[in-house]
Amino acid sequence: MKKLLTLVLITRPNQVLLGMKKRGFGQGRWNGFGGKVEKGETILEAAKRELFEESSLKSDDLKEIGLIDFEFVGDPQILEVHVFTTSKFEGEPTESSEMRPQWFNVKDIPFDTMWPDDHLWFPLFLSGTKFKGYFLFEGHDKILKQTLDKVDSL
Ligand SMILES: CCc1c(NC)nc(N)nc1N1CCCCC1
Repeated sequence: MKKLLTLVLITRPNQVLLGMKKRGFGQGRWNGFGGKVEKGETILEAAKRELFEESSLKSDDLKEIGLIDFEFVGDPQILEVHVFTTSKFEGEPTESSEMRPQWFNVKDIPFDTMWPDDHLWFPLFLSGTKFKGYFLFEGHDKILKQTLDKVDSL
């Protein structure tokens, strides 16, 4: 049983926009903007919606660059995360109930306060390399198994 999720990474020269998750799943960690794909919307529509809801930014230029399956020991639900990025957006990053946005220099990305998988695939995202990944987590901090492959198409 797969649950579809989105993750959007907004960039500007030498910087990435991350949000501090204020509550719920991933609370206390910096991450891109995203969440569930609802019934009746496409994955791309969901990515745009979550980006706007969580950061107030709008983009018609989201490009899918990654596909990651996450499994958690003891949970039969596989999370299928579709990762998008763009450097073309409108609006000002604004704090929401979910997220507190902040720009980070690429060399100062706070991997220690992000999900443990991020430092593994961020270099691919930052170099514009499309990728497919699988991470088996035990709890929210330990990766038991992983695969990460560069792909030509998703
Ligand atoms: C699946 C959990 C997850 C994760 N690892 C476990 N790593 C990152 N960077 N983002 C995640 N999502 C992004 C979609 C919305 C939920 C949280």
